[in-house]
Amino acid sequence: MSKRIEVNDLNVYYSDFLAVEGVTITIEPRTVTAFIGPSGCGKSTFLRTLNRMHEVIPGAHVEGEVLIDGNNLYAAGVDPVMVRRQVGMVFQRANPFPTMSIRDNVLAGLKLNNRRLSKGDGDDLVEKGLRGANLWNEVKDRLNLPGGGLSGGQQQRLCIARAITVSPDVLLMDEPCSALDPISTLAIEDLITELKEDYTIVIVTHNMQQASRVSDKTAFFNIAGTGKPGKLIEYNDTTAIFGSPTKKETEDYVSGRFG
Ligand SMILES: Nc1ncnc2c1ncn2[C@@H]1O[C@H](COP(=O)(O)OP(=O)(O)OP(=O)(O)O)[C@@H](O)[C@H]1O
Repeated sequence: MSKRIEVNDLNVYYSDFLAVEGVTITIEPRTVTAFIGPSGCGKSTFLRTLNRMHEVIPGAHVEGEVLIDGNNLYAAGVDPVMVRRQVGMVFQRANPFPTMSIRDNVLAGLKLNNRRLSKGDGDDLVEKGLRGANLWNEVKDRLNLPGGGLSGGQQQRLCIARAITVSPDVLLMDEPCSALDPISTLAIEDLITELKEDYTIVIVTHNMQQASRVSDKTAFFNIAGTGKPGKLIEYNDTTAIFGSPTKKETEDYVSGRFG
């Protein structure tokens, strides 16, 4: 399941615009890594290169390598759809299919992958996914009601259930709590800590307390000015990034002296 991500000298473009330059980073299995940095430094852009979502935008492309357990996602002949199965993604705004039942939402990723399921297998997967996302007890009596009827925090956990039901190796999360209240945020943070037993997790967050609560490693990205590419400035244990960063830029950012 959980796999190592190794990125070598990655440049990320939107057409001619170099948005992120020269990222080299290794992310170990069964860890949570937080990406932090000011708005526009390319955290989300870089995150989306880890499952080939970036290239969905016309003109968007990369140079360099992203290896998952040694296999380059960008090698010739690799199917991006298979990559996205292996590397799941949870977005800032929960995006369940609102009129689809809770049950079918959990299975939606599998069905997109053309898996045919018996009713019994489907029931087992739904329970497993919802338990994995800490949502089972809250929804087990209303599995056939629409996903859109859940609270924001429940919808986000439903999206996590959908993401883990396809058995990915890596889970990418782009500000998964930014639309949530503090209680729902803590529920997701607890869940992230549990999920790291099974997955390699990368989370983009603007909330530095959240980064220090949930992550083992933190990567600080920065940008020298408008129109310049974002760069990875420092990557280390989260305690070191927040307690004793080696670069002044990092220290200024984590201590709030940025800008
Ligand atoms: N679809 C796009 N087309 C062209 N440029 C884009 C696109 N999306 C993002 N960019 C540019 O790429 C750069 C990095 O943006 P990105 O959203 O990755 O930064 P971020 O660090 O995640 O920011 P935030 O914290 O505000 O979400 C910015 O200059 C942004 O304007």
